Amino acid sequence: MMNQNVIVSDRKPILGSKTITVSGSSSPMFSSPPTYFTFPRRKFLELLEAADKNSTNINKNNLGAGKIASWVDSMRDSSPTRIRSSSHDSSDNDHKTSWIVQFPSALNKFDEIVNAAKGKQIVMFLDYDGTLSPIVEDPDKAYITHEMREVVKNVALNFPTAIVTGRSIDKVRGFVKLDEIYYAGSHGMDIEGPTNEYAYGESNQGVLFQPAREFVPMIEKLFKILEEKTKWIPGAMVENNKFCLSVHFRRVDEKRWTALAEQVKSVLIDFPQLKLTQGRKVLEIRPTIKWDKGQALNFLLKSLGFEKSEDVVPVYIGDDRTDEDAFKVLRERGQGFGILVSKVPKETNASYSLQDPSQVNEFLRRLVEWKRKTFEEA
Ligand SMILES: O=P(O)(O)OC[C@H]1O[C@H](O[C@H]2O[C@H](CO)[C@@H](O)[C@H](O)[C@H]2O)[C@H](O)[C@@H](O)[C@@H]1O
Repeated sequence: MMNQNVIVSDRKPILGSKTITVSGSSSPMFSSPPTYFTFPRRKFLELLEAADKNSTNINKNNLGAGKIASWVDSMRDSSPTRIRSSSHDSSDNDHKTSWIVQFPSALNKFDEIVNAAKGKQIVMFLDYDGTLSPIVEDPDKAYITHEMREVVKNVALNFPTAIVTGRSIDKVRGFVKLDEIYYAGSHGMDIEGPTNEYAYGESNQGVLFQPAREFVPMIEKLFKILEEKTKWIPGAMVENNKFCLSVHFRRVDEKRWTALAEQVKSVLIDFPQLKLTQGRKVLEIRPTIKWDKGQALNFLLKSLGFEKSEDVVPVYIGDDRTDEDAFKVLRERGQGFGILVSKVPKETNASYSLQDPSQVNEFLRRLVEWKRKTFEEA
């Protein structure tokens, strides 16, 4: 396989994989190296003021200095942004119906999806929270069911499979407990291949790419500051995802959201190399490098030898705003399918929808079954 740009890691390589010490910015795989931006403080504040409702980035999201109220409004929205029917729209039911016509159930359109994949290589990309595990109050208890683990394992034995998540790899691996898959943790900023038995080629084993490695000390520093600054807010929780942080407010009384937002904002002002995005009842802080789940998807396809191939069908299933970056990449590639997991109409770049993790399970089960039948018929 083609991945020669192994990036230095402080994690122990898996099963005999080779790690070469190079810096993220000297990766031979990318013509333009991963970059980050430093802004003068004044410029940063201007950016915080800039309004762009459609962006997930606080720097452009009308959520900045003096805009705490709109920041809190945005915290109320689920993720991706819900489409609300206005008084000029037809009823909620009509609205839902037209949404589901536009983004039909991947179960109802299963044949359409697998027909497009005939004779081609499916590569599976799976988000974790809200996709493989249901959303729960306590992020430390977002367990995957035994059935889901089994089906993901079967998928991975049939197709190259990656879990792409905002969590740290260590945390998500602790939940998933599978060796057969690729992991892209920290919103794709930490990519690791399976053990050699399952890797598609020797160079796809172990740590493959960590474009934000230089940010780790900064993230650790901010983690401690934020823990201290938010500890008086009942229910607030800061999660260290290694290359990024999550500030959870699912268990914070809504009356205290403004206070939490103010704390986070006041701290972030001193970290212009970090940006704030938003997920499901969570504020996510990450480096301002041009790297996201979409880039991770491209990276993995390239590593697997499918960069330019017409014969690949990437399928990405996710529920969150951060998954939209991957859906967008699929649209740009004109390849594969994005599947949004949502019970309610949301703005999305996906092509299909599934309602919840149990439907994801059903979809994956049918995919494995389809592969088995196709194999038997061949
Ligand atoms: O990319 P993902 O795998 O979807 O990870 C995104 C965030 O997921 C986790 O938080 C979300 O799930 C929690 C458990 O269900 C829930 O309590 C929280 O409200 C959700 O935002 C995870 O804890 C975060 O670190 C991830 O960034």
